[in-house]
Amino acid sequence: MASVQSLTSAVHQRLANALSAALPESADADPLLRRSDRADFQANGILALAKKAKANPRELAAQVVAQVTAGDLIKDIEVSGPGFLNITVSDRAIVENLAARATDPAGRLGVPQADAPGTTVIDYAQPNVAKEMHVGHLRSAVIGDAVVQLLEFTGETVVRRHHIGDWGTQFGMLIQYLEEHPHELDHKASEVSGEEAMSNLDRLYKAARGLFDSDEEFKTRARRRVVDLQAGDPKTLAMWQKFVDESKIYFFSVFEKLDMEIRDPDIVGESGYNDMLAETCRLLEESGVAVRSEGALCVFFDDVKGPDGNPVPLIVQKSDGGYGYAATDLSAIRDRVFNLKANTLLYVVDARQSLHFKMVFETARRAGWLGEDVTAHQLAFGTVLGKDGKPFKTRAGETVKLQDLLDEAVERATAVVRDKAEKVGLSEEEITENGRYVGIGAVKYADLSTSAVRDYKFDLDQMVSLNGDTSVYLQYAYARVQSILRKAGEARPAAHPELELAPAERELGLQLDRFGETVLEVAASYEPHKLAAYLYQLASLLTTFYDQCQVLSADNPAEVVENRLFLVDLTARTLHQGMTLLGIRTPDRL
Ligand SMILES: NC(=[NH2+])NCCC[C@H](N)C(=O)O
Repeated sequence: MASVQSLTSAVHQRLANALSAALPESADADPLLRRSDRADFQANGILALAKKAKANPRELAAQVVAQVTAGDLIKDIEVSGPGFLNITVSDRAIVENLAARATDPAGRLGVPQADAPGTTVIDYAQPNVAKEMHVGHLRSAVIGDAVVQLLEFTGETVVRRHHIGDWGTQFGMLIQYLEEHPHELDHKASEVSGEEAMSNLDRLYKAARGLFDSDEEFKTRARRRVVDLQAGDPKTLAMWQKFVDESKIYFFSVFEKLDMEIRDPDIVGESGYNDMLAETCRLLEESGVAVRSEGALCVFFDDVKGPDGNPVPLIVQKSDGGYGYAATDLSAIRDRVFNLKANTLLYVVDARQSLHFKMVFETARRAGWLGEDVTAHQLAFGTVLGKDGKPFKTRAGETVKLQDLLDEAVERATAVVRDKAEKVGLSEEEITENGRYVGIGAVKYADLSTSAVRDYKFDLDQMVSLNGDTSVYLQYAYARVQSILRKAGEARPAAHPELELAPAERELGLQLDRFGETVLEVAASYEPHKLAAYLYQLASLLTTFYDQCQVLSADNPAEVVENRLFLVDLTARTLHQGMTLLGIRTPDRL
């Protein structure tokens, strides 16, 4: 195993052993080790244990101290206050630990895999066919992609599902219009750009809608078309496929702009479950989970009521026999659990759909499809707000086009990059590339650095700011290390555990030591914002380190230069790995 035991965990183990030696009757007691301002760590567990054992806490603490074998790991341990322990680890232990991370043969910086990895099916990045993507789709894609990277990094088997909205009665109108205007969408996928594809769809949608609302005969033909579609009429299906294909051209262009890999086979839209819908309903009805109510097949919940106090059911099948969103999601659960063999189902979907998922999951539980060994969670996210704190709209009150938004972010970022480009000696090509990485990184980081459930303000000025909790701050921290490494000439990074560390070096080292635990924690709790917070703190400690410690000073002995290069290099590698998990690039020169 290439994983490296963290100092926290090593100290914890030492203390737990000392504690059980001092107090054999509570052999598996937790010393409650925490980070501390006064020392590296503080153990808070003794007070409660002493109380339980009717012992004097300070005396018990002193006994624990006596049991801690002084050695390479712990430099200092002392009793403080009513019975806390302050613990300082040795400089040697810090550097040796970091050296083990740096030389991890698996290239994972010593980050362990999860204890019991399983299979997770994650539903994210799910726009709708023939419709413009909006900022909500952006959030799902960005958060989902980070969770995918994190889970895969910890050894989980991840199956991605893009549950696009590709079915429904609106297609009757679109298909009928296409039937009557056969030359529309008559091109190869390679002949149109994403933007052209979207504008084609938009034009068709508006034209079809216009006819549908004004022309009764067209309306009738469109309704008949829905029946043909549902019956699987091959010609109708072929026309429906054209809309799906045209939409995919557009989706892929947005995902590419987002610098995100979305794979075609992972796109299994609502239509992908059509064959399962009848069976899903039959199973629910036969087991009594769903009941007929006024012709519709419904599932009722004690705690879901409308404003009038009447129960609001989940409708699995409408009274006219049609299936809706819920039937599709319930079928998708069966597919994911029984065919894909998932242990965990994740849904990265807007918080406004929380009631839907609550009812769908509860229905699946009642049906026995979900249970102790298969669980489902919605990673609900909040709304994207404009600078004014209201839901994000253009000045004219329209929804903002995702493409325009991303283009603007890249434009702003390119200006920021260009400002410094001359000093760094960047070519025009590098400016363009970095502008993309900084702009897209800014958008992703702004989304990922606040807890997903919270609404956040989309503020481009703030997002590309060089100071503060932004991706570009982290990207500059990374690039600065690369520039130092280039300037170092002959001197190469090398760990020197025999050296005494300055306070800023220790702080940086201890933060690097926490990387593995942070990644595991963040992956287990699906909270990428905690990884962003970790990385921001790491970059801030790097800044403090530069202020207090010269790296390439001629006054430094060679070992000090090497050891400091080692520290900044490992910091950069950790930043790179962390940013990669968030889907953000770290250019070498910026
Ligand atoms: N399994 C699901 N229902 N996933 C979410 C789909 C999101 C839906 N297409 C929308 O745009 O709102």
